[in-house]
Amino acid sequence: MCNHNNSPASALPKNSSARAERVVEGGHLGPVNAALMPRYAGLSTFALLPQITEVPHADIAVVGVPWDAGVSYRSGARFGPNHIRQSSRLLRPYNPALDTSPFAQCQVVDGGDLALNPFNIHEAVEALEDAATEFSAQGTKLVTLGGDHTIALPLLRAVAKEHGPVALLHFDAHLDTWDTYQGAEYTHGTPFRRAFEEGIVDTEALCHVGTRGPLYGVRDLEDDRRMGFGIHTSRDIHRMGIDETVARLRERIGDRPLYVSLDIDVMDPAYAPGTGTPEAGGLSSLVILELLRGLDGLNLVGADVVEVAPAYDHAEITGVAAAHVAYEFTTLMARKIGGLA
Ligand SMILES: N=C(N)NCCCC(=O)O
Ligand SMILES: [Zn+2]
Ligand SMILES: [Zn+2]
Repeated sequence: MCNHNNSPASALPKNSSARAERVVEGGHLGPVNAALMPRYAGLSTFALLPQITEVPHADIAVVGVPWDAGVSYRSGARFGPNHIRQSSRLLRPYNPALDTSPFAQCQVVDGGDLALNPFNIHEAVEALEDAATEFSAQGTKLVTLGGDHTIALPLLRAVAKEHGPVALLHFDAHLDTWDTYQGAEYTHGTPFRRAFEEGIVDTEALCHVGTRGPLYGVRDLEDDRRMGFGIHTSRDIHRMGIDETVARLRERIGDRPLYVSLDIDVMDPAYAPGTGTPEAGGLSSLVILELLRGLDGLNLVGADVVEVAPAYDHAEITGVAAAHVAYEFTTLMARKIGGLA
């Protein structure tokens, strides 16, 4: 016989989701309490957080964009959001690296998926811009789980509507400032050229982090420089170290509104095999997480982690890495909202 009082995990149909006993800290509804409920049970939400419909207001929403119609090589990032959610069940509510309980500082939720048309890229890009704009109108900051890198463009458009041209830190193996692929302007290799052309990024404060691998030609770098991007390549960071890299990034960004876009392929394929365009010679998950923590106190207005393609993943290696990236993003935002940074 099971004792219902002491067994919150029991499968009572009566109130199964109501029995998902949640951590409540700082007056905010937090994740399912893994000390009381098996964390592998139930619906996958990011970090076992409540869904947006369970709270009156969300300060930060982690939203999925299951869409990958913009890829130039392996597809499958449309399955990224749910893979990251499933891989995020082990995240705990206190982040010792920044001495913060992000979900206690403000209301963080899983905002569900923004389902976009896979057959019409222009329509999808517009719909995402509209959806992201609605969140910002409600005072909700987004941490977006991709999806391929195309989605960074409409997300940037939405933050620029609120803040004007934003500083951009772009963590990626790739520049993603190419012009077109097969004549297409909206692809995962072109979002930041479009953003530059549209004037929605602050050309005084643009930087790629972790780039590497062969290019089409030296012109790629010349074009990129002309758009105002600085570059800390994977090799630079390996030689320079984390602290010096962080210092240079912070100097470039200052107190500008900052958007961080992180393509999971910035990590070496050993740390993130589940992605569509892998490049050897990348940074470890530790180095990337440390660089992100180094952004503490900056004015982070939006962030994404993109290009997780679970069909190429193993043992949730990539999913776990992406979940931790998103967790650091929520921590950075929550510290700012909660007045800790
Ligand atoms: N993974 C991203 N975002 N971009 C890769 C584009 C590489 C290429 O096909 O040239
Ligand atoms: Zn990339
Ligand atoms: Zn990319």
